[in-house]
Formats: sequence, C-alpha cells, structure tokens
Amino acid sequence: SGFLSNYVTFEDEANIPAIAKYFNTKGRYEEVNPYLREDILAVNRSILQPPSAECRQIHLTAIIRHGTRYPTTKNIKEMQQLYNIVLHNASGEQSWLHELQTQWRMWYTEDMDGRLVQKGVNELKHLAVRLSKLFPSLISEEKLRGGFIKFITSSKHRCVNSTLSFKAGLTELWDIKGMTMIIMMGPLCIACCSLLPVAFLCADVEFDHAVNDALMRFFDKCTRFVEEVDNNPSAVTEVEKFKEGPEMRRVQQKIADILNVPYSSITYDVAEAAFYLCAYEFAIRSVKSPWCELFDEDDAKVIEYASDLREFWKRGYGHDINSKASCILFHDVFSRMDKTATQNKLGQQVTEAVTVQVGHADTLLPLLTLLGFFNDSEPLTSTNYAAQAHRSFRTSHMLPYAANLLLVLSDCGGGDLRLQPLLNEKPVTFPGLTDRSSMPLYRDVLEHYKDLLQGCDFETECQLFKQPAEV
Ligand SMILES: O=P(O)(O)O[C@H]1[C@H](OP(=O)(O)O)[C@@H](OP(=O)(O)O)[C@H](O)[C@@H](O)[C@H]1OP(=O)(O)O
Repeated sequence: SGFLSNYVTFEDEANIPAIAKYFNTKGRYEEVNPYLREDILAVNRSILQPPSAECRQIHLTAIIRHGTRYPTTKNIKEMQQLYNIVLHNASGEQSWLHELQTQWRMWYTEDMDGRLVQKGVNELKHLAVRLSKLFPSLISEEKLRGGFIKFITSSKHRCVNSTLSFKAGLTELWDIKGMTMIIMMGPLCIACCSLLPVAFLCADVEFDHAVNDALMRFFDKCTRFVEEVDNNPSAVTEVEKFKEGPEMRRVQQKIADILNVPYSSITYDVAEAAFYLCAYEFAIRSVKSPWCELFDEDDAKVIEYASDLREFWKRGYGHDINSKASCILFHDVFSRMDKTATQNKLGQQVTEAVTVQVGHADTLLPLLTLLGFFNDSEPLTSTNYAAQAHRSFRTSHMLPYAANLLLVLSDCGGGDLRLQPLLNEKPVTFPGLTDRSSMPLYRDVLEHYKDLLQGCDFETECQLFKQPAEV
C-alpha cells in the first residue's frame, strides 16, 4: 500500500550535515542505522541468530521513543531570539548568511510544542514493518487480530500519535481496512462507539492499548526525583559549569565573530538554538539548512557533550534516583516476561506475545542506566570533556527519534529460556553479565539483576525522605 510502495530511497550524502552525527536526542534514526538511508525497511535477520534451531520466540517487549517531533516551545522561543539577532544585528558577506537574512523564514510557532511531524509518523510505521519482518511469529496479523499484541503509551500527543502510527504501519502492511484506531478511555469508548458508523472501531480487544503515565512518564511521579533532581538546579551544577567553561565559550565567541555581533549576544541558549535549528531542519525537512554553517565538527562535539552532560546528571548515572525512578517500568517488563515464562512452561497460550510501549527519551535513558548500559569508568564532568572524547554514554548513538529497546524472550528447548536485548535494532549485551553471548539464559539474566528484582521498589525509592538501607 501507499507508504510501503516508495520505501526504497536514496539520500544524497551531500544533503547530510557533517555534524548530523552529533545531534544527541535531536538526531535522526538513520544516522544510527545508515543502511536505512537506502532502504527504510531493511532488516538484518542475522542479528537474531539463536544458539540452536530449537529456539522459538515467545515474547517481545519493545520500549520505543516517539518519532521525530517539532521543537518544544522553550526551544522555539530561543530560536526566535537567534533569528532576530541574525536579521537585525548580524553582518557579513557569506552567501549562507545572506540566505538566512533574505530567504529563510522562522516557520516554527510556539503551538507546535513538540508535536509529532509526518517524518515521525513514517518512522513508527516503518519501524513496525521492520519489526514484523524481524519477528514474524510474534508481530503477525493473526496475533494482532487475536489481541495478543498490547500497546501502552505516554499521554503526550507525540507518543499517542506514535502509537497510532505504529499500528497503522501494521494495518496498512496487512491491508486491514476500517480498523480506525481511536485512543479512548474504556467506558467512553463503549459509549461513543455505539454512535459511530460501523467503519469506526474503538480500541477493541485487538488494539488493547492503554495510556499509562505511571509507567511511561514515571519521572513525573517519582517525588524524590522531582524534588532532588528535576526541580533542583544544584543537581546539574556540572552542566552549568561546562556551559560557562572554556570549550563552550570558544564556540559562542566563534559564532559571534562569524555573525559580527557582540559576544554578549551569543549566550549558551542562543548557540544551542542555532545547533537545534540545523538539527530540526534536517530531521523534519531533510534539508541541510544554512544554520549548519555556524558549526564545524569540533564545535558540534562540544555542544553534543553539553547535552550528554545534562542527560548524565538529569537522567543517567549522575544521581542514583535518576535510574531508580524507572523501577516501576523495570518490574513491569520483568513481571510480564515471568508471566510469559510460566504460561509457556505450563503449555498455555501466551496471552501477551508482544508489548509495545511508547514513551520519551526520558523513559528509555533511566531504564538503560538501571540496567547498567553505557556506564563509563569516569563520570562526565565539566572538566573532563577531552578525556571523555570516546565515552560510551553518548545520546547521539543511544537515543535518536524512534529509539527502541527490544527484549526478545525465546524458548530454546530443554527448559532453556533465553533473553536477547537489542537497542535500535542492534544486539547489545547486558553489562556485567558473565555470558557475553547475544542470547543469554533468562535465568542468568534474572540472577544478574536479582538485587533489583528483589528490591527497586518504586514507592520506597521515590519517597522524599528515603530511609537509609537496612543494615
Ligand atoms: O530540549 P527540549 O525542550 O527538546 O527537551 C525536551 C525533551 O527533548 P529531548 O531532550 O529528549 O530531545 C523531551 O523529551 P522527548 O523524548 O519527549 O523528546 C521532554 O519530553 C521535554 O520535556 C523536554 O525535556 P526537558 O528536560 O523538560 O527540557
């Protein structure tokens, strides 16, 4: 059908900004998986090479960040401030500056506020098709119609619409007509559906989706995180120090020199807005905009580090509560896999073959941190930018739009269940697990995380005056 027909695309490398690989959470999924630039539906089935032909996939949990979105209102205001500087104060002979001053228009408006764009719709549709190719026995029309595929989403519009897009990718793939998905809360759905023409179907058993912010926006619900980190400027002191430090100052002064404006005009936020304009023009409109001319790779690496520093201290290893806030999601995932393991062992129908959970970068990063992924030997600080040049904690590689953590549970016979983690459709290994294979035994994974499985109680961890651990 439509969106599948023209999926073979060719992207002219010349249109890709040299700094596109440094766009952090504003980066495209294609920069993390460049093979998709030629064929957006390409998959590499060899990554699922099970240790034995007996292995049979019995469950998939997919925790997915929403697709490409508009800038948030906060960023749009900063972009407008930069645009005014370029229009009214900047001077120079550069052709790209002339283009910015005479042709480019500030088309972002505050009401856009992070909403999903068409590119984001397509990303989730294409991801759904690729996952159906990777896991045909789990993501199948039969499983969808039978209600064995469940959907959970954050209440944010970009996540709800990403969930709808993922489903649309499947219904269009299988040419399931009339299955208009309406995100409704239970009783309201029943009430309104009786009034709607038959072509409209509410969320019926086959599209068992739920809006669940306790799971997908846990960071809003964890009181200790909100008080001690989210609303506490001293929790991100290292970030503020770096923004005032020598590396960032050089970048800001260079921009001021290029635009021929006073150094005081190019604050950190203005410089970041210029970087974001290059990133959003590329992600949303697939163009290399004149804004990209303000940065070379060295500049981009500095701004990338400033963003990683913020994510490290707000969502990553900087504070223990950042990852402990995701305990509720951690237990949700493992309890569902335990339930599947029991049903499988008893020879019962696995009632939840696939769970698709759509959230934010702020949903995925704390969970990845809790599981120990991308933990460097040294913390990211305001003074070790150079030493961290090869850090593993790099959101440009982890968290593009539509980033996804996949957990695939397989029955390999003889009572052996195996659990394979994939990040952005690439195999990863659970950090610190003795078995470095791509499909470790599920029981070894449970043993590895037993302290978290037996503890990591969301209510306990998130209470404001948490009692010290029992001695
Ligand atoms: O810098 P912005 O305003 O874009 O930050 C957004 C978050 O975007 P991200 O930093 O992840 O690119 C946004 O996360 P998302 O995954 O939903 O895009 C988050 O929901 C939003 O609140 C902003 O985060 P902040 O920490 O509140 O600035």
